[in-house]
Parts: sequence; structure tokens; C-alpha cells
Amino acid sequence: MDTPSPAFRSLFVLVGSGNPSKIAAVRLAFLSLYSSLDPESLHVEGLPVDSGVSAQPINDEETYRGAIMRAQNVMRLWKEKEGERRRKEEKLGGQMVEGRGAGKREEQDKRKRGQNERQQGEKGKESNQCTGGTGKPCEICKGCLHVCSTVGAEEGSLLLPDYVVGLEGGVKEEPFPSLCPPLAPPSSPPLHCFAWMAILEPRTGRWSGAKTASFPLPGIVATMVRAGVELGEADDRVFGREKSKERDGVVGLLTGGIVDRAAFYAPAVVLAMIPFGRYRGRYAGG
Ligand SMILES: O=P(O)(O)OP(=O)(O)OP(=O)(O)OC[C@H]1O[C@@H](n2cnc3c(O)ncnc32)[C@H](O)[C@@H]1O
Repeated sequence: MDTPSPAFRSLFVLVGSGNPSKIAAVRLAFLSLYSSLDPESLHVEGLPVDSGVSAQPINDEETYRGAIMRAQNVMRLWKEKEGERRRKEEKLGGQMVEGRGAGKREEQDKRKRGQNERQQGEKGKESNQCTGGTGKPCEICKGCLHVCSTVGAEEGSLLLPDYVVGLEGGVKEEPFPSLCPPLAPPSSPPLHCFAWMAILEPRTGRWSGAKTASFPLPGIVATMVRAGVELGEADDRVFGREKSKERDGVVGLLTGGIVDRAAFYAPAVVLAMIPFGRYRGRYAGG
């Protein structure tokens, strides 16, 4: 990733989830992307939002859709909260709203300045209008999977995040390993666990996405998931754990802690950031 310019004195990343393992994954990813950034200047905030898909997505399309919806929903929620905060502040005649210290406000204003500097420094601002190839503005991705640029546009004096990340876990049947006789299960193909990341850059309205690698789930877990039990719940029941999905996840258990859920997701966040990095120009319009 680009070395942070002076404007990147701080970075604000918003995450569409309250799950600590997802927030940790995003933090890990951005710390590696912006390695010269003071870790204290990296603000990663997660807010629980609806994914708009089933509790246990069962294919790529549904999982990616969930990731996009999470990013969109948290962006919307953030704007509402920020708008509300601004209104309160204005009402109080510029005085600080109770519970939000002056330091926090200063920090936000600093971020806002950084955001403006970056915007000013950017030549040839891209269009914020997404048509998804239809010729008509996108209806904020209601059911569509194309790149929607209408959500992240800056509004008035609201502080917007530098990036908004939606992460969604899913499962899907992976037929390929069953082509190999020693691995072939007797009946159905192995059920693989994976996740999609969707990232919105509000200042340009551009989107990107990438997915994790995948791994096969044990037969008993797969059977439960096929019967309608959520993966996290199945994992807890089979292995006698609690809230595993908020900690190391099933991946952490199966790899003996070598790869926990945060470490599993973080590389995919890094990959999803590629179009916003040093080769950004090569992705423009693509
Ligand atoms: O809704 P939030 O709080 O963001 O977190 P979640 O873990 O429920 O989030 P997802 O919707 O992304 O995950 C979809 C499902 O997959 C499960 N899941 C995904 N990865 C997992 C893992 O590593 N360990 C356990 N469960 C996992 C989880 O139980 C969910 O039911």
C-alpha cells in the first residue's frame, strides 16, 4: 500500500459488525497496509448492523451480498449518528455534547481536515453516480451486486470514514476435492467455510471486494449446518465452546490456533484494498 502521505496522519475505518474478531481483522489489515501510521492514529470502529441475508449464507453470491449490505448499512447508520451529533452540537451553540470529550471532537476535526486535504489534492474527481450499466442511478444496491457509488458521497459537514468495511462469513459446497479419490466423501461434497469482504471508499464512492481462502468443515459440523444450524452454533455444540465465532472461530480451533478468525480474514481485507492502493489508477473505470 502507499506510504501514508502527510494527510494520512490518521485513518478512520468503519466496520459493519460488532463482532470483535471481525474488528480485529480489519485493524490487523490496516496496520499492515499503513505500516508507518502510528497505531494510535488508526481508529477502527465497529457497529452492529443487519447483513440483509440469511444468518448462514450458503454460497458466494449471498455471502458477498451480505458483505456489501453490511458496509452500506453501517455507512447509513454512521451518517445518521453523525447527523444527530452535529444537530445536538449546533443546538448547544457549539458546546460539547455530554459524553464526547473535547479531545474526541478535536480528533474528529483533525481527521476531517485530513480528509479535505486529500480531496483537494486529488485531481479529476470521479463520478459519484452509479448506474451499474443500466443507465439509471443504482437504487443503493437493493438486490444488485454491481458497484454502487451513491452511498459514500460526502454530505454537508459530516465526518465520513476513510473506508467502510463489510465482512460476511459463508459456507458452500466445494466439489473439487471429491474428484480426488482419497479425499472423496461417500455422499455430498465437502462444505467449505470462507468469507467475503466489501470495502467502500466514501470520498470517491468506489467499491472493492475480495474473499478469503476456504477450508473444509468436519463432517459432523457440515451435517448440522446443512440441517440449518448456524456455523458458530454448530462449532460451539460440537466442540463444547462458547461464542467461538467472536474469538478464534472454527478456523482457530481446526488449525490449533495457527490461524484464528481475525488472521483468516485480514489478508482478504488487504486484497480488497488493492484497487485503493498504489495501482489505483489501473483500476479506475474498471
Ligand atoms: O453478525 P456478526 O456479529 O458480524 O458476526 P457473525 O459471526 O454472526 O457473522 P457472519 O454473518 O459473517 O457469519 C456468518 C455465519 O458464519 C458463522 N461463522 C463464520 N465464520 C466462523 C468461524 O470462523 N467460526 C465460527 N462461526 C463462523 C457465524 O456463526 C455466522 O452464523
